[in-house]
Amino acid sequence: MTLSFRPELNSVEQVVSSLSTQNRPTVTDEEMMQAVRTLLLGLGEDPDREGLKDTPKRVMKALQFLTKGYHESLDELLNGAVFTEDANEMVLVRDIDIFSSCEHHILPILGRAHVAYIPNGKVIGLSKIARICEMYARRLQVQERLTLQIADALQGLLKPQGVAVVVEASHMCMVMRGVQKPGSWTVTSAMRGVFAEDAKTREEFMNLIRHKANFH
Ligand SMILES: Nc1nc2c(ncn2[C@@H]2O[C@H](COP(=O)(O)OP(=O)(O)OP(=O)(O)O)[C@@H](O)[C@H]2O)c(=O)[nH]1
Ligand SMILES: [Zn+2]
Repeated sequence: MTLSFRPELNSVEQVVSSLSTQNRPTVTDEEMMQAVRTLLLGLGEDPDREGLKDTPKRVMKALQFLTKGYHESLDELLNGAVFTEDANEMVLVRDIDIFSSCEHHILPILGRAHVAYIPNGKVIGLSKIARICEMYARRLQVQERLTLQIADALQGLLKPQGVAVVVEASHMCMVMRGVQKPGSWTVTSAMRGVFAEDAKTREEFMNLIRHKANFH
């Protein structure tokens, strides 16, 4: 029998939103571990040898951790940390580590995100910006969607004057296999509001993410 994931869900957004805590897929841990065991057999390995005995469980746990963002929500991670503040200058959190997984190969996407916004009466707890990146990164992703989701989340939560997100990342599916280009990295951006409309504001952001911090 082929287990399929809810065929009525036909867009990525529908699938992802269906994976909320109330709506977990009905595949058991046992079935997931069996699938990893089958993979090991297919690779010509002996899943019963000592070193591999617990590997199906470890792989399942690792994958569950790497995709835990499906079961998190903006509401929970925010914990109310949006404050009324009369600030209207750019806020930038730079160099946020990204550990994501590509949806094509389930291999790591490693990089960092730079996230800025210009408030419009509301500010967000700084750590929450990194938590938003983390929630979307801990899913099966393409870098473009990850970038847009971070920008749209901030836009929706704060209705700021603008949001800018740049993600720079290296894809292990392009490094360790396939085209095998270890030095390559991909830059994606999403600009909203004044960052999209005003070249000077966008330029200020780009300059701020380029210079090296001198306390490192
Ligand atoms: N746009 C985009 N593409 C991605 C991302 N991660 C992986 N890919 C690409 O997805 C594509 C999948 O192409 P396929 O030809 O179906 O898969 P493949 O045979 O494994 O491709 P190769 O990697 O070229 O060997 C590849 O070009 C990957 O580089 C991402 O975040 N964004
Ligand atoms: Zn890939």
